Amino acid sequence: MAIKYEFIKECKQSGARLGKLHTPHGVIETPIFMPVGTQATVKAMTPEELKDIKAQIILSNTYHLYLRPGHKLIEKAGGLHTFMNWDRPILTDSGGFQVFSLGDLRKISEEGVEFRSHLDGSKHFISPEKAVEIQNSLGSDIMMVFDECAPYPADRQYVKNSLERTTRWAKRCKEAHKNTDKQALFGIIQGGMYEDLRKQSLEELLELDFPGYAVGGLSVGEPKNLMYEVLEYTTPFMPKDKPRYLMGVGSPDCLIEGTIRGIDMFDCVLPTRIGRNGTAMTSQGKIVIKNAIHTEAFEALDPECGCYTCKNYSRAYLRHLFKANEVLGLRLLTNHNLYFLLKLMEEVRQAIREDRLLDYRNDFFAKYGYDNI
Ligand SMILES: CNc1nc2c(CCc3ccc(C(F)(F)F)cc3)c3[nH]c(N)nc(=O)c3cc2[nH]1
Ligand SMILES: [Zn+2]
Repeated sequence: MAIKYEFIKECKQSGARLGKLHTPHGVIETPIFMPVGTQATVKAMTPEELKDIKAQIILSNTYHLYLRPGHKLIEKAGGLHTFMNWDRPILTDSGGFQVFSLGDLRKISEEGVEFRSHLDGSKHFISPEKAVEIQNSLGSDIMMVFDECAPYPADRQYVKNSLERTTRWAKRCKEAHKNTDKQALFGIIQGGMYEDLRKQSLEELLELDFPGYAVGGLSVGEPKNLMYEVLEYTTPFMPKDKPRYLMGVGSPDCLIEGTIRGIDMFDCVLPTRIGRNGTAMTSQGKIVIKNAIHTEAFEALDPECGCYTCKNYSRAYLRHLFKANEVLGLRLLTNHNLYFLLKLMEEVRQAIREDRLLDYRNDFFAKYGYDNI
Protein backbone atom coordinates (compact mmCIF):
# COMPACT_ATOMS: atom_id res chain seq x y z
CA MET A 1 0.00 0.00 0.00
CA ALA A 2 1.69 3.24 -1.11
CA ILE A 3 -0.18 5.33 1.44
CA LYS A 4 -2.42 4.70 4.42
CA TYR A 5 -4.78 7.37 5.79
CA GLU A 6 -5.40 7.07 9.54
CA PHE A 7 -8.59 8.88 10.63
CA ILE A 8 -8.02 10.05 14.21
CA LYS A 9 -11.06 12.11 15.19
CA GLU A 10 -13.71 14.58 14.11
CA CYS A 11 -13.96 18.00 15.79
CA LYS A 12 -17.25 17.96 17.75
CA GLN A 13 -17.75 21.67 17.16
CA SER A 14 -17.10 21.84 13.42
CA GLY A 15 -16.99 18.37 11.86
CA ALA A 16 -13.37 18.95 10.74
CA ARG A 17 -11.11 15.86 10.61
CA LEU A 18 -7.81 15.12 12.29
CA GLY A 19 -5.72 12.41 10.64
CA LYS A 20 -2.34 11.00 9.71
CA LEU A 21 -1.21 10.11 6.21
CA HIS A 22 1.45 7.37 6.21
CA THR A 23 3.70 7.41 3.11
CA PRO A 24 7.01 5.68 2.15
CA HIS A 25 8.80 8.97 2.94
CA GLY A 26 7.19 9.64 6.29
CA VAL A 27 3.99 10.49 8.13
CA ILE A 28 1.97 13.64 7.39
CA GLU A 29 -0.35 15.10 10.05
CA THR A 30 -3.57 16.42 8.55
CA PRO A 31 -5.08 18.93 7.97
CA ILE A 32 -1.90 20.07 6.22
CA PHE A 33 -0.67 22.94 4.08
CA MET A 34 1.77 21.87 1.33
CA PRO A 35 4.39 24.38 0.11
CA VAL A 36 4.56 24.63 -3.69
CA GLY A 37 7.87 23.72 -5.32
CA THR A 38 7.04 24.04 -9.01
CA GLN A 39 10.51 23.50 -10.49
CA ALA A 40 11.86 21.06 -7.90
CA THR A 41 12.48 23.81 -5.40
CA VAL A 42 10.33 25.75 -2.97
CA LYS A 43 11.59 29.07 -4.24
CA ALA A 44 14.32 30.67 -2.07
CA MET A 45 14.21 27.87 0.54
CA THR A 46 16.69 25.03 1.17
CA PRO A 47 15.29 21.62 2.26
CA GLU A 48 16.90 22.17 5.68
CA GLU A 49 15.09 25.49 6.10
CA LEU A 50 11.83 23.76 5.08
CA LYS A 51 12.43 21.12 7.77
CA ASP A 52 13.22 23.83 10.34
CA ILE A 53 9.75 25.34 9.78
CA LYS A 54 8.24 21.81 9.96
CA ALA A 55 7.17 21.47 6.33
CA GLN A 56 6.06 17.84 6.01
CA ILE A 57 5.34 17.45 2.29
CA ILE A 58 5.98 19.60 -0.79
CA LEU A 59 4.44 19.82 -4.23
CA SER A 60 6.13 19.72 -7.61
CA ASN A 61 4.95 19.76 -11.16
CA THR A 62 4.81 17.30 -14.03
CA TYR A 63 4.33 19.99 -16.70
CA HIS A 64 7.32 22.12 -15.62
CA LEU A 65 9.73 19.24 -14.94
CA TYR A 66 8.82 17.46 -18.18
CA LEU A 67 9.68 20.62 -20.13
CA ARG A 68 12.81 21.34 -18.06
CA PRO A 69 15.09 19.54 -17.17
CA GLY A 70 13.06 16.52 -18.45
CA HIS A 71 11.65 13.62 -16.44
CA LYS A 72 14.16 11.16 -17.93
CA LEU A 73 17.07 13.22 -16.59
CA ILE A 74 15.49 13.31 -13.12
CA GLU A 75 14.93 9.55 -13.32
CA LYS A 76 18.65 9.09 -14.17
CA ALA A 77 19.48 11.27 -11.14
CA GLY A 78 17.64 8.74 -8.98
CA GLY A 79 14.24 10.43 -8.89
CA LEU A 80 12.96 13.75 -7.61
CA HIS A 81 13.70 13.12 -3.91
CA THR A 82 17.41 12.55 -4.65
CA PHE A 83 17.61 15.24 -7.33
CA MET A 84 16.31 17.98 -5.00
CA ASN A 85 17.68 16.52 -1.76
CA TRP A 86 14.22 16.25 -0.13
CA ASP A 87 13.69 12.95 1.69
CA ARG A 88 10.15 13.64 2.89
CA PRO A 89 6.91 13.13 0.91
CA ILE A 90 6.39 14.77 -2.48
CA LEU A 91 3.09 15.23 -4.31
CA THR A 92 3.16 16.00 -8.04
CA ASP A 93 0.34 17.53 -10.00
CA SER A 94 -0.39 15.89 -13.35
CA GLY A 95 0.18 18.94 -15.51
CA GLY A 96 -3.42 19.18 -16.72
CA PHE A 97 -4.06 22.45 -14.93
CA GLN A 98 -0.74 23.94 -16.00
CA VAL A 99 -1.17 22.98 -19.65
CA PHE A 100 -4.57 24.70 -19.65
CA SER A 101 -3.34 27.75 -17.74
CA LEU A 102 0.30 28.17 -18.84
CA GLY A 103 1.04 26.50 -22.15
CA ASP A 104 -0.23 27.92 -25.43
CA LEU A 105 -3.01 25.41 -25.76
CA ARG A 106 -3.31 23.95 -29.24
CA LYS A 107 -6.18 21.50 -28.78
CA ILE A 108 -7.82 19.02 -26.48
CA SER A 109 -8.87 15.65 -27.88
CA GLU A 110 -9.99 12.34 -26.39
CA GLU A 111 -6.37 11.23 -26.77
CA GLY A 112 -4.88 14.07 -24.74
CA VAL A 113 -3.71 17.69 -25.06
CA GLU A 114 -1.42 19.25 -27.65
CA PHE A 115 0.23 22.48 -26.52
CA ARG A 116 3.19 24.76 -27.05
CA SER A 117 5.76 25.11 -24.30
CA HIS A 118 5.62 28.44 -22.43
CA LEU A 119 9.44 28.30 -22.43
CA ASP A 120 10.34 28.10 -26.13
CA GLY A 121 7.11 27.58 -28.02
CA SER A 122 8.01 23.99 -28.97
CA LYS A 123 5.09 21.66 -29.63
CA HIS A 124 4.25 18.89 -27.14
CA PHE A 125 1.54 16.33 -26.50
CA ILE A 126 0.53 15.03 -23.08
CA SER A 127 -1.84 12.08 -22.75
CA PRO A 128 -3.06 10.53 -19.49
CA GLU A 129 -0.54 7.73 -20.05
CA LYS A 130 2.26 10.28 -20.57
CA ALA A 131 1.31 12.16 -17.39
CA VAL A 132 1.54 8.89 -15.43
CA GLU A 133 4.84 7.92 -17.07
CA ILE A 134 6.36 11.29 -16.11
CA GLN A 135 5.21 11.01 -12.50
CA ASN A 136 6.46 7.42 -12.30
CA SER A 137 9.88 8.73 -13.46
CA LEU A 138 9.80 11.50 -10.84
CA GLY A 139 8.97 8.97 -8.13
CA SER A 140 6.58 11.22 -6.20
CA ASP A 141 4.75 9.62 -3.26
CA ILE A 142 1.40 11.01 -4.42
CA MET A 143 0.55 11.41 -8.11
CA MET A 144 -2.50 13.12 -9.61
CA VAL A 145 -4.55 11.87 -12.56
CA PHE A 146 -4.49 13.87 -15.78
CA ASP A 147 -7.64 15.95 -15.73
CA GLU A 148 -9.25 18.99 -17.26
CA CYS A 149 -9.94 21.80 -14.82
CA ALA A 150 -12.97 23.46 -16.42
CA PRO A 151 -12.76 27.25 -16.58
CA TYR A 152 -15.10 29.47 -14.52
CA PRO A 153 -17.73 30.29 -15.55
CA ALA A 154 -18.47 27.44 -17.93
CA ASP A 155 -21.81 26.26 -19.28
CA ARG A 156 -23.33 23.08 -17.98
CA GLN A 157 -22.99 21.02 -21.14
CA TYR A 158 -19.27 21.87 -21.45
CA VAL A 159 -18.68 20.95 -17.81
CA LYS A 160 -20.58 17.68 -18.21
CA ASN A 161 -18.63 16.64 -21.32
CA SER A 162 -15.37 17.70 -19.66
CA LEU A 163 -15.96 15.75 -16.43
CA GLU A 164 -16.91 12.63 -18.39
CA ARG A 165 -13.69 12.84 -20.39
CA THR A 166 -11.76 13.46 -17.17
CA THR A 167 -13.25 10.23 -15.80
CA ARG A 168 -12.21 8.32 -18.95
CA TRP A 169 -8.71 9.85 -18.58
CA ALA A 170 -8.64 8.86 -14.89
CA LYS A 171 -9.38 5.24 -15.88
CA ARG A 172 -6.53 5.34 -18.40
CA CYS A 173 -4.19 6.79 -15.76
CA LYS A 174 -5.07 3.99 -13.36
CA GLU A 175 -4.40 1.37 -16.07
CA ALA A 176 -1.07 2.99 -17.00
CA HIS A 177 0.13 3.31 -13.38
CA LYS A 178 2.75 0.63 -12.71
CA ASN A 179 4.37 1.56 -9.43
CA THR A 180 1.28 1.17 -7.23
CA ASP A 181 3.10 -0.08 -4.10
CA LYS A 182 5.34 3.02 -3.89
CA GLN A 183 3.26 5.74 -5.50
CA ALA A 184 -0.38 6.53 -4.74
CA LEU A 185 -2.52 7.87 -7.59
CA PHE A 186 -5.28 10.29 -6.52
CA GLY A 187 -8.48 10.91 -8.48
CA ILE A 188 -9.63 14.51 -9.09
CA ILE A 189 -13.32 15.45 -8.84
CA GLN A 190 -14.54 17.96 -11.39
CA GLY A 191 -18.08 19.12 -12.25
CA GLY A 192 -17.70 22.90 -12.04
CA MET A 193 -20.28 24.66 -9.85
CA TYR A 194 -23.08 22.20 -10.63
CA GLU A 195 -24.18 20.00 -7.71
CA ASP A 196 -25.45 17.13 -9.84
CA LEU A 197 -22.31 17.12 -12.01
CA ARG A 198 -20.06 17.12 -8.92
CA LYS A 199 -21.97 14.09 -7.67
CA GLN A 200 -21.67 12.39 -11.07
CA SER A 201 -17.91 13.00 -11.19
CA LEU A 202 -17.44 11.70 -7.65
CA GLU A 203 -19.54 8.57 -8.23
CA GLU A 204 -17.70 7.71 -11.45
CA LEU A 205 -14.32 8.16 -9.71
CA LEU A 206 -15.38 6.19 -6.62
CA GLU A 207 -15.87 3.19 -8.91
CA LEU A 208 -12.17 3.42 -9.81
CA ASP A 209 -11.31 3.14 -6.10
CA PHE A 210 -8.39 5.60 -5.76
CA PRO A 211 -6.47 5.76 -2.43
CA GLY A 212 -7.21 9.49 -2.17
CA TYR A 213 -9.37 12.09 -3.88
CA ALA A 214 -8.84 15.75 -4.76
CA VAL A 215 -11.50 18.38 -5.31
CA GLY A 216 -10.41 20.06 -8.54
CA GLY A 217 -11.98 22.80 -10.62
CA LEU A 218 -12.06 25.29 -7.75
CA SER A 219 -10.06 28.40 -6.87
CA VAL A 220 -10.40 29.36 -10.53
CA GLY A 221 -11.84 32.83 -9.97
CA GLU A 222 -15.19 31.89 -8.43
CA PRO A 223 -16.37 33.79 -5.33
CA LYS A 224 -15.18 32.13 -2.11
CA ASN A 225 -18.73 31.52 -0.91
CA LEU A 226 -19.42 29.56 -4.10
CA MET A 227 -16.31 27.46 -3.46
CA TYR A 228 -17.52 26.79 0.10
CA GLU A 229 -20.95 25.82 -1.23
CA VAL A 230 -19.43 23.31 -3.67
CA LEU A 231 -17.44 21.78 -0.78
CA GLU A 232 -20.58 21.56 1.37
CA TYR A 233 -22.31 19.31 -1.17
CA THR A 234 -19.21 17.38 -2.21
CA THR A 235 -17.05 16.42 0.81
CA PRO A 236 -19.87 14.67 2.74
CA PHE A 237 -20.00 12.06 -0.05
CA MET A 238 -16.24 11.50 -0.20
CA PRO A 239 -14.83 8.41 1.54
CA LYS A 240 -14.21 9.14 5.23
CA ASP A 241 -11.21 6.79 5.32
CA LYS A 242 -9.33 8.46 2.47
CA PRO A 243 -7.51 11.82 2.25
CA ARG A 244 -9.21 14.81 0.61
CA TYR A 245 -7.06 17.40 -1.21
CA LEU A 246 -8.52 20.80 -2.21
CA MET A 247 -6.30 21.89 -5.10
CA GLY A 248 -4.94 25.41 -5.35
CA VAL A 249 -6.35 26.63 -2.06
CA GLY A 250 -4.31 28.31 0.54
CA SER A 251 -5.21 31.78 1.80
CA PRO A 252 -5.64 31.73 5.60
CA ASP A 253 -9.42 32.16 5.50
CA CYS A 254 -9.81 29.37 2.92
CA LEU A 255 -7.55 26.98 4.84
CA ILE A 256 -9.75 27.32 7.94
CA GLU A 257 -13.08 27.30 6.08
CA GLY A 258 -11.95 24.36 3.91
CA THR A 259 -10.89 22.36 6.98
CA ILE A 260 -14.27 23.01 8.58
CA ARG A 261 -15.83 21.56 5.43
CA GLY A 262 -13.86 18.32 5.67
CA ILE A 263 -10.71 18.97 3.63
CA ASP A 264 -7.39 17.41 4.76
CA MET A 265 -4.78 18.78 2.30
CA PHE A 266 -4.17 22.22 0.79
CA ASP A 267 -1.58 23.88 -1.44
CA CYS A 268 -1.03 27.43 -2.61
CA VAL A 269 1.60 29.56 -4.25
CA LEU A 270 0.58 32.62 -2.22
CA PRO A 271 3.04 32.51 0.70
CA THR A 272 6.04 32.10 -1.59
CA ARG A 273 4.76 34.32 -4.41
CA ILE A 274 3.66 37.30 -2.31
CA GLY A 275 6.75 36.81 -0.10
CA ARG A 276 8.95 37.46 -3.11
CA ASN A 277 7.22 40.73 -3.82
CA GLY A 278 7.40 41.98 -0.25
CA THR A 279 4.01 41.11 1.24
CA ALA A 280 3.89 39.35 4.59
CA MET A 281 1.01 37.48 6.20
CA THR A 282 0.95 38.43 9.87
CA SER A 283 -1.39 37.85 12.80
CA GLN A 284 -2.67 41.38 12.28
CA GLY A 285 -3.35 40.89 8.57
CA LYS A 286 -1.02 41.49 5.63
CA ILE A 287 1.91 43.93 5.61
CA VAL A 288 3.54 45.42 2.49
CA ILE A 289 7.10 45.81 3.71
CA LYS A 290 8.17 48.47 1.18
CA ASN A 291 5.51 50.81 2.56
CA ALA A 292 7.19 53.97 3.93
CA ILE A 293 5.55 53.52 7.33
CA HIS A 294 8.06 50.71 8.01
CA THR A 295 11.13 52.89 7.33
CA GLU A 296 11.97 53.34 11.02
CA ALA A 297 9.94 50.44 12.35
CA PHE A 298 12.57 48.62 14.43
CA GLU A 299 10.12 46.02 15.75
CA ALA A 300 9.60 42.53 14.34
CA LEU A 301 7.45 41.85 11.28
CA ASP A 302 4.98 40.00 13.51
CA PRO A 303 5.42 40.31 17.29
CA GLU A 304 3.47 37.07 17.80
CA CYS A 305 5.56 35.04 15.35
CA GLY A 306 8.35 32.68 16.47
CA CYS A 307 10.04 32.31 13.08
CA TYR A 308 13.72 32.95 12.31
CA THR A 309 12.88 36.20 10.47
CA CYS A 310 10.74 37.65 13.26
CA LYS A 311 13.26 36.65 15.95
CA ASN A 312 16.27 38.24 14.25
CA TYR A 313 15.28 41.14 11.97
CA SER A 314 13.25 44.35 12.09
CA ARG A 315 10.70 45.66 9.61
CA ALA A 316 13.12 48.52 8.86
CA TYR A 317 15.82 46.05 7.87
CA LEU A 318 13.43 43.97 5.73
CA ARG A 319 12.19 47.14 4.03
CA HIS A 320 15.79 48.15 3.33
CA LEU A 321 16.51 44.74 1.77
CA PHE A 322 13.49 44.99 -0.53
CA LYS A 323 14.27 48.60 -1.51
CA ALA A 324 17.85 47.52 -2.24
CA ASN A 325 16.60 44.47 -4.17
CA GLU A 326 18.66 42.18 -1.94
CA VAL A 327 18.00 38.43 -2.33
CA LEU A 328 18.03 37.97 1.46
CA GLY A 329 14.82 40.03 1.63
CA LEU A 330 12.72 37.59 -0.35
CA ARG A 331 14.31 34.64 1.43
CA LEU A 332 13.41 36.03 4.86
CA LEU A 333 9.86 36.95 3.85
CA THR A 334 9.26 33.60 2.14
CA ASN A 335 10.49 31.84 5.27
CA HIS A 336 8.12 33.88 7.44
CA ASN A 337 5.06 33.39 5.18
CA LEU A 338 5.54 29.63 4.97
CA TYR A 339 6.07 29.46 8.75
CA PHE A 340 2.90 31.51 9.25
CA LEU A 341 0.71 29.12 7.23
CA LEU A 342 2.33 25.96 8.61
CA LYS A 343 1.87 27.34 12.16
CA LEU A 344 -1.73 28.23 11.35
CA MET A 345 -2.40 24.61 10.36
CA GLU A 346 -0.70 23.37 13.54
CA GLU A 347 -3.09 25.58 15.55
CA VAL A 348 -6.00 24.28 13.48
CA ARG A 349 -4.99 20.68 14.27
CA GLN A 350 -4.78 21.57 17.98
CA ALA A 351 -8.22 23.23 17.82
CA ILE A 352 -9.66 20.04 16.31
CA ARG A 353 -8.08 17.98 19.11
CA GLU A 354 -9.84 20.28 21.61
CA ASP A 355 -13.17 20.43 19.68
CA ARG A 356 -13.04 24.21 19.29
CA LEU A 357 -12.27 24.95 15.63
CA LEU A 358 -15.21 27.34 15.19
CA ASP A 359 -14.01 29.38 18.19
CA TYR A 360 -10.51 29.35 16.69
CA ARG A 361 -11.89 30.63 13.40
CA ASN A 362 -13.76 33.48 15.05
CA ASP A 363 -10.71 34.51 17.12
CA PHE A 364 -8.46 34.34 14.06
CA PHE A 365 -10.73 36.54 11.93
CA ALA A 366 -11.29 38.98 14.75
CA LYS A 367 -7.53 39.61 14.81
CA TYR A 368 -6.66 38.92 11.18
CA GLY A 369 -9.66 40.65 9.63
CA TYR A 370 -11.77 38.71 7.16
CA ASP A 371 -9.96 40.29 4.23
CA ASN A 372 -8.24 37.61 2.23
CA ILE A 373 -4.56 37.65 1.32
C1 LIG B 1 -4.76 28.20 -7.86
N1 LIG B 1 -5.99 27.52 -8.12
C2 LIG B 1 -5.99 26.23 -8.54
N2 LIG B 1 -4.88 25.48 -8.71
C3 LIG B 1 -5.32 24.28 -9.21
C4 LIG B 1 -4.58 23.17 -9.62
C5 LIG B 1 -3.06 23.17 -9.49
C6 LIG B 1 -2.62 22.92 -8.06
C7 LIG B 1 -1.11 22.91 -8.02
C8 LIG B 1 -0.44 21.71 -7.90
C9 LIG B 1 0.98 21.68 -7.93
C10 LIG B 1 1.69 22.87 -8.07
C11 LIG B 1 3.19 22.84 -8.11
F1 LIG B 1 3.63 23.87 -8.79
F2 LIG B 1 3.68 22.85 -6.90
F3 LIG B 1 3.59 21.75 -8.69
C12 LIG B 1 1.03 24.07 -8.17
C13 LIG B 1 -0.38 24.09 -8.15
C14 LIG B 1 -5.31 22.07 -10.17
N3 LIG B 1 -4.62 20.95 -10.62
C15 LIG B 1 -5.33 19.93 -11.24
N4 LIG B 1 -4.67 18.86 -11.71
N5 LIG B 1 -6.67 19.96 -11.38
C16 LIG B 1 -7.41 21.00 -10.92
O1 LIG B 1 -8.67 20.99 -11.10
C17 LIG B 1 -6.71 22.12 -10.30
C18 LIG B 1 -7.44 23.25 -9.84
C19 LIG B 1 -6.73 24.33 -9.31
N6 LIG B 1 -7.13 25.56 -8.88
ZN1 LIG C 1 7.70 35.37 11.36
